[in-house]
Amino acid sequence: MSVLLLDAGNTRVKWKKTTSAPTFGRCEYAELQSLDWDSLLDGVERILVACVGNQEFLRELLQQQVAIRHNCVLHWIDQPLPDLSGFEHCYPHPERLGVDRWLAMLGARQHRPGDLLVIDAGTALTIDFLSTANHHDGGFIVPGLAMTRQALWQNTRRVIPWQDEQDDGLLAPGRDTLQCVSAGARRQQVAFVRSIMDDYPGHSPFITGGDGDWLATTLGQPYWPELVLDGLETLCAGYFSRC
Ligand SMILES: Nc1ncnc2c1ncn2[C@@H]1O[C@H](COP(=O)(O)OP(=O)(O)OP(=O)(O)O)[C@@H](O)[C@H]1O
Ligand SMILES: CC(C)(CO)[C@@H](O)C(=O)NCCC(=O)O
Ligand SMILES: [K+]
Repeated sequence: MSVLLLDAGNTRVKWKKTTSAPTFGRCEYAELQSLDWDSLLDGVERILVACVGNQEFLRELLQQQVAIRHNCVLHWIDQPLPDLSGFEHCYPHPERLGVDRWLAMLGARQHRPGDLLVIDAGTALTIDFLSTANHHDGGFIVPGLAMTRQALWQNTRRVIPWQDEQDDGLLAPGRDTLQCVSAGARRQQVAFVRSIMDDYPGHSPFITGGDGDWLATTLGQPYWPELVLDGLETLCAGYFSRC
């Protein structure tokens, strides 16, 4: 049996098809319609979607695909399970915790025991603390890289993404508006994550997300490209048995 796992974030959709040779992909929401669904769903008996956005469009599209196929079931989760055995929530309202944060913690746990710092550099940058005993010990949410820049473009009159300026992708002080904003946003992200790593040296960092590759390289850490999908895969057996 093969399963199609989808991680529907606020910016993009990522997927993994679990076969003996798993395949991965990612796209913008606007590109979903033109995907080759026939080959993507070939041999797939279950589709499992974790969604943090209000992605009615994706849901409708998948429901249409499932309706025209026999033996293919759609499972949609938009909040953490409150009572997954072996995981202890700290939110008084666990359903308010982003399902991507929860899954990234489950995914990281697959790779390593001990105290973990799960860092997802996506649309937002989130950091979550997972104890050795799988207790969620809280976390942080701050704007991601693109959103940080966007806040400046939108809320000031003269901070403008001039078309004739170029971002060098570095951390040095900027010499035009675009570089000042871009390098500033990068430094803010790096300094934020580093300060937490410094305060919790016993926690192993796991960095994932669209900006995670850059962040991990800058911090000299490994990059884990698919922690949310790893978490979905972990969940599969236990979750499906409840359906
Ligand atoms: N091709 C791309 N399209 C969009 N964002 C990109 C791209 N490449 C890198 N990024 C970066 O990835 C970040 C978005 O992360 P990601 O792709 O993980 O989105 P997401 O899964 O929607 O995020 P989240 O799960 O937090 O909602 C943006 O801040 C952006 O800077
Ligand atoms: C913080 C984001 C946007 C990160 O993708 C997501 O996990 C989310 O919408 N969370 C809900 C709020 C919370 O986690 O407390
Ligand atoms: K502006």
